[in-house]
Amino acid sequence: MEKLLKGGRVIDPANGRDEIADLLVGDDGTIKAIGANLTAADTEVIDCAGYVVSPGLIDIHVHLRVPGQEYKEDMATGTAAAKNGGFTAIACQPNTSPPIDHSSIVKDILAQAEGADARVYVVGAVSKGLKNEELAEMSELKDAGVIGIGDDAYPVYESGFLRRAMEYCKMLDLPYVAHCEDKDITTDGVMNEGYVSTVLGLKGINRAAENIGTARNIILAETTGCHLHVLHVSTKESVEIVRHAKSLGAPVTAETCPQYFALTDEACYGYNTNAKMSPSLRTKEDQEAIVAGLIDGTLDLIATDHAPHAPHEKEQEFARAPFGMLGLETSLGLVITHLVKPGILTLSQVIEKMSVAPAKIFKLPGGSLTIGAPADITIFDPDAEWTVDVNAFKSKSRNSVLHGVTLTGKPIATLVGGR
Ligand SMILES: NC(=O)N[C@@H](CC(=O)O)C(=O)O
Ligand SMILES: [Zn+2]
Ligand SMILES: [Zn+2]
Repeated sequence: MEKLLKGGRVIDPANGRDEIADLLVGDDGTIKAIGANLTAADTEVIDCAGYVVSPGLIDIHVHLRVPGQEYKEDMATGTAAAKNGGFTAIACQPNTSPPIDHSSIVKDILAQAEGADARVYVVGAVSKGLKNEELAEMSELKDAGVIGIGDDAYPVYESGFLRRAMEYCKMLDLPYVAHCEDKDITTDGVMNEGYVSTVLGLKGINRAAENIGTARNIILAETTGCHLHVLHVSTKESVEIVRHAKSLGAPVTAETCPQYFALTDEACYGYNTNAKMSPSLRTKEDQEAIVAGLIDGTLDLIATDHAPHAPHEKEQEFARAPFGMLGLETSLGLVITHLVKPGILTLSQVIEKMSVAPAKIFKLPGGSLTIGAPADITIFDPDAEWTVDVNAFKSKSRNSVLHGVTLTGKPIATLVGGR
């Protein structure tokens, strides 16, 4: 049956549209028409008055934990969390168990994803076992369907190795998706090095770890001509390094995540392990720089770095707990609360950062409401206030510092291929 999305605010930055309109989804799951007072026989009518109708949100940084860590998240719960957060597509990162270092694993994930609540794309691992000793068979990974090659959570240390990896990526026309961190600076630090780490008596990670990683990786992107995508930018210096590199024409794109403009390292007070993540939550000055980077386009997109961990892992002393926080089900609310409500970004700019840019940068379908395109659509209420309840999450895990926090902006529904 056709679906008629009635009377919503249709915002489609890719086609320059922002107006109250109806949107008709055809039987074949594509967008059939957008306009005023559309009617159709035998149609399911969905009242969208007061809601935004947007191209489906795309999150290119998700830890789906498939394969091997399904006690944290699995295909069903991860894509259900995506849907509940307003995402119609996600890309999963390769630090699974085993890592996504072989075409057979890519094929298995894509097979599992058939019929799931969201489209799933895969980022392949740069090296066998993510040990960064032997390159993975990137060409085979590409044939199996990966959208990029990366090293999330296990940043390549040897610059010569990374240079070779980037040369292959360049040849294969795949972006290199980098966790930028010099682990020789990090050592066994557990949070941002600064006032709060001193008060808490926790071992700090100096911001130089991220900044060196960002600068080094950009230099190698310039050297090889490989497209570098910088994951989870969290420091003011990294924003500045990316900005400078872009001004010189370097082949670099960059993302940040809502936690880096919505939270600071003060969230670690009380030894709250849900505030332990990599990179670390930083300071107010960093938050301001991240926001400035989003405004001027230095930061192309917003991803979540959804990193589920089981309660028994997070309920340990701070130094022992794993790094990572959930993101899929709070992302849109954080973005609207912290960027749209204060007038920093318009809804159209948000859709640009959460749908248009990820589609464009990773050459994915979606990112627009073009007639004839698959109906991947997110419907959300930009004004609804709601209180985060981690027990209501569709994710299998509960590790969010946002429990009990009131947010503005709530996903209502997603359509994936009209379904
Ligand atoms: N972000 C995190 O703190 N953790 C991620 C790894 C990563 O993104 O580096 C994870 O896989 O748990
Ligand atoms: Zn990372
Ligand atoms: Zn990550």
